[in-house]
Amino acid sequence: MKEYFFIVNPHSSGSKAKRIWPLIKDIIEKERFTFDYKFTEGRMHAYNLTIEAIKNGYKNIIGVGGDGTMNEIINGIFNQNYKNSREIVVGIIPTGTGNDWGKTIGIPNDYIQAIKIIKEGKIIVQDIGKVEYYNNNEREERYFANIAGMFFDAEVTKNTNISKDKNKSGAFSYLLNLLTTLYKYKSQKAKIIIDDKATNVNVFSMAVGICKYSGGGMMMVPSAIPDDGYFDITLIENIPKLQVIKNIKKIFDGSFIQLKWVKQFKAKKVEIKSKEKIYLEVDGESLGHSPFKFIILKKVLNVFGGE
Ligand SMILES: Nc1ncnc2c1ncn2[C@@H]1O[C@H](COP(=O)(O)OP(=O)(O)OP(=O)(O)O)[C@@H](O)[C@H]1O
Repeated sequence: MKEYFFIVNPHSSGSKAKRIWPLIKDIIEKERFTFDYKFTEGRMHAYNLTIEAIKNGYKNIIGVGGDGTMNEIINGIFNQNYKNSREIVVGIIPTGTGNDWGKTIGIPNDYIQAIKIIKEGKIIVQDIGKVEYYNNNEREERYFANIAGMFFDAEVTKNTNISKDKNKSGAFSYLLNLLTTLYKYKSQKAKIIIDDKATNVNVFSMAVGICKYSGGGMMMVPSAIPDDGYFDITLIENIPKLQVIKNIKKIFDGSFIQLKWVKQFKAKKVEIKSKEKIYLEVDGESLGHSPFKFIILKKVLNVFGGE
């Protein structure tokens, strides 16, 4: 039995993974990893490959891709019954555009360093979020390891993903989409229930996080602790658009949380209801719409991590 199963998304970050996979393969062969690998062929293929790999007895599943590929792998792990999630270890070799999940848990963007982390074999255990949402009025569920974003955040992600499909990606594309989305966007009214405490708010943007970064290095949830059994929530109320532009730099170092429109919470469950449809992204993947129900699963995922 080979020790590792690599799932390679050749399409990640404008086909970067396709170009560098031969170099990665070369290093892992030299490092004497025993492994098998497969390329993903489209959306949710990493999910199916993960379930198949676990069924076939692999315990170490390594994603070579971006946050979207990692999210599909995680959903594979939590939607199979062959093994308990704590018997499996996930590894990340970031070849995506944002690679935001790994930033909180000590995974370097450099693939040589990322391979070293896997080889060293240090395991961290982190929480996982589960969100219930709707897609064309059908109820669906998705697990996430990093951040779920709604309102403005989800609109920007949706537009960035459309740009990615046209092969325009990168942090600059996210920033450009942020500005063009801002021009049209209006805050939306919603009822937010945080651990059974309900409030009606006019929301600009909201992030429910296990880890800290999204949008290609923006520290949207600065207080997140990946293994404390709590979501950290950043809620931005109806902020004037000029203030968003003025304070953009503060999103990168997390200092925007001091602005008067920003509130932070810690909670084990969150519910969001609204008259208008509010959109959702998790780990950078655009999904469906409100109403939403979030719950946290404490310390259920093993990751080869550097911290
Ligand atoms: N062979 C393929 N062709 C086209 N798309 C694919 C293929 N394999 C996987 N995908 C899809 O590519 C999408 C993007 O992948 P991923 O998120 O890993 O990279 P990224 O968007 O460049 O990085 P990040 O999410 O970190 O910004 C995912 O939704 C995935 O389902």
